[in-house]
Parts: sequence; C-alpha cells; structure tokens
Amino acid sequence: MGARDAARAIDALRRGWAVTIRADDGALRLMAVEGADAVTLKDFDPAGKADMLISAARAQTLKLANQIAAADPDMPVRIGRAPWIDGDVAMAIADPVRDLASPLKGPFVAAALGAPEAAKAALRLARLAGILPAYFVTAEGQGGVEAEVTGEDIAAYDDAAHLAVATRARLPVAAAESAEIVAFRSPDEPREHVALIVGERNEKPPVIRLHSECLTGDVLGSLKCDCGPQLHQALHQIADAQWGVLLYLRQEGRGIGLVNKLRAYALQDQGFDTVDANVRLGFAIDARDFSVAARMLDLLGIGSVRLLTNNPAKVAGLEAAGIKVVERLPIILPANPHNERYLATKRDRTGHQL
Ligand SMILES: Nc1nc2c(ncn2[C@@H]2O[C@H](COP(=O)(O)OP(=O)(O)OP(=O)(O)O)[C@@H](O)[C@H]2O)c(=O)[nH]1
Ligand SMILES: [Zn+2]
Repeated sequence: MGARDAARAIDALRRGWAVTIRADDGALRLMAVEGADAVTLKDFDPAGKADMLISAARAQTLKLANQIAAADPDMPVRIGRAPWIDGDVAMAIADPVRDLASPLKGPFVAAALGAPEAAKAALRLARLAGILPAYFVTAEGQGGVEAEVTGEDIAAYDDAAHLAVATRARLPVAAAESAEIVAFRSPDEPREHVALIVGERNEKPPVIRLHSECLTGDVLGSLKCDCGPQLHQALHQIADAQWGVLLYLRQEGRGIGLVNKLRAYALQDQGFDTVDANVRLGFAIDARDFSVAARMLDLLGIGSVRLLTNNPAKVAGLEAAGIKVVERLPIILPANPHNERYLATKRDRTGHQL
C-alpha cells in the first residue's frame, strides 16, 4: 500500500511490465507502449486485442477531437485495437516526434474508457515514470501483472511530506567559498534534492533561487535554454546578498524527465515552441510541484523569502505551499541566437516578467 506500490508500478512500467491501476470507478491493466517489445507485448496480450490509452492532447493530434470530454479536457482517450496496430505502429501512435516520419495513421475508433479515474491516474504515473503517456490496456484480470497501484498510492509517492535532511557538508564553490550543501531524501521516491546555503543567516528573509535540474543546460552548456547561466548568476546574486539558498530540484524538464524533455526538443527541431511541444507530448506546460521546495525551506527553518525568478507561477506555487514570498527579484541575462525564441515564448505564453 502507499508510495511503495507506486514505486513498484513505476519500476514495472519502465521495464515494460504490466501493472493494474485501481480507482473508485474500476481497474485497468496496462503496459507502457514505450517499454513494450514483441515478446512482452505477446505475453501481455496473446490475442492481440488490447486497446490503447493515450492523452487527450495526443488524441487531438490524431484527429480524435470528438472524443475529448468537454467536462474534463484532461481525460485520456481509449482507442479500440485494430489489426494493423502492432508494436511499431503503437509506438508511432504514442510518440509525436515520429509524426513527420509516419504521418498517415488511422482511422481510429474510440472505445469506452472503462474506468476513467484509473485512466487519469495512469497518465499521472507516466509522468512520474518519465515515459510517454501511452499504454496498451485491457480489463483487469486478463493476464498477470507485476504491480498494483491506486490513485492514492500515486499521490503518496508524489507527496513531499516525507522529505528529510540526509546529510550536510561544507562545499566551497566558485561563487562562495564558505557555502554549505544539504542533501534531502525521501524514503518514498528516489530523487535526491540539494540546497546550497550561502553566507550567514540573519534576521532578513534570505534570497532564494529554485533551480530545476537541466542536464543539458547545467552540465553540457546548452544554448537552447538559459539554465546554466541562470544557475551561476543566481549563485552570485545570492553571494552578493550575503545570505541565501539555492535549491537544486530534481525536476528535469519542468517535471517531465530528461527523455521526455529531449522529445520536446526534437519537436522544437520540427518547429513547435516549448509550450506546444510539452502539450503535444501529452503533458502539462509546467508539471513541477513546488511543495518539494517549500518542504526543503521548511526543514531549513526558512518561512519567508526573497525569490529570484522571472516566473510568476513559481511565486504562486511557493506561496500556495506555505512559504511567504516578500519580494520577487528578477534574473536578467542576455539572450543568444539559440534561446531567443525560448525566452520570447516564456515571456509571451507563460507570463515571465523581467
Ligand atoms: N519540458 C521542457 N523543459 C524545459 C525546456 N527548456 C528548459 N526546460 C526545463 O525547464 C527547467 C528550468 O526552468 P527554470 O530555470 O526554473 O525557469 P522558469 O520556470 O522559466 O523560471 P525562472 O528561470 O525562475 O524565471 C529545467 O528543468 C529545464 O530542464 C523545454 O523546452 N521543455
Ligand atoms: Zn535548461
């Protein structure tokens, strides 16, 4: 029960194993399209009758717009299995990056969801597993499963409440020689977040930066985004302020994971902007949950902050999680030819301010 079952289900999905997702309105037996191969698919569905479950956004792209529930536009869509849908075709249905290479798909026939709440939970689980939100689906009991999970288990996994300080140590960094690093861990989920504390605590609210992991920008020096320069600029601004904390949050790709972010990049290569790319993949524009950051600040004894950000949603997210933001401090950096459009999209479509 609880987060442990969600952890098992996430592991199973990533390996291409079957899981059952249970909700008040019923249960679905699922296997991730992304993890399936000919052998596991045959095992899951020997008769080749399993339907597919995809996001509403994906259904829209596949011209199943009439299947999207007006009352709940986030409700997934179930596609009836046709004989021509094999593992390869299923992957082309699942992955929008392949649309240019395999544009002609369909016609699709929609099927009744069976258990709508379980279907929604399945999509949440896909995001946590960092996989494409697309499944083969059967009714419960049509074969074996490796894990069983409920919507409550998934919520428990995603709950920052059990995050605790694991250890702390001195960490001299270029921006601040006397910094201290604090590592946080939760027994429920594997991502380890860290805080870098700079300067001496005083009675003023500290300058805080919430930095979401960006492997490409932070480590490889990607020019597509502004993460790397922002990270260093933030550390210098905190050091200048004499007291503050940088939280390094393991929320790669605004919470959709590295592989899905790189899929979003592949869509950007095809002309979509950062917002449309996320939506086309079947994810929220920003899937981050800032309660993790709030919990970390809480554990550090910090209740009110001056927040370094251009993103009003971060201010709102942190405040909603119980941290008082007394001031927003902008981070101003020059654009480059590769991130100009990304920064313009953030300004024009997600309300970023300077
Ligand atoms: N999904 C997706 N994530 C991206 C993309 N570009 C950058 N990211 C991720 O966005 C996150 C960085 O966002 P932040 O630096 O927190 O920026 P922000 O929310 O725009 O707000 P501020 O920088 O605080 O103004 C990192 O997790 C990156 O991996 C993209 O095109 N798609
Ligand atoms: Zn980045």
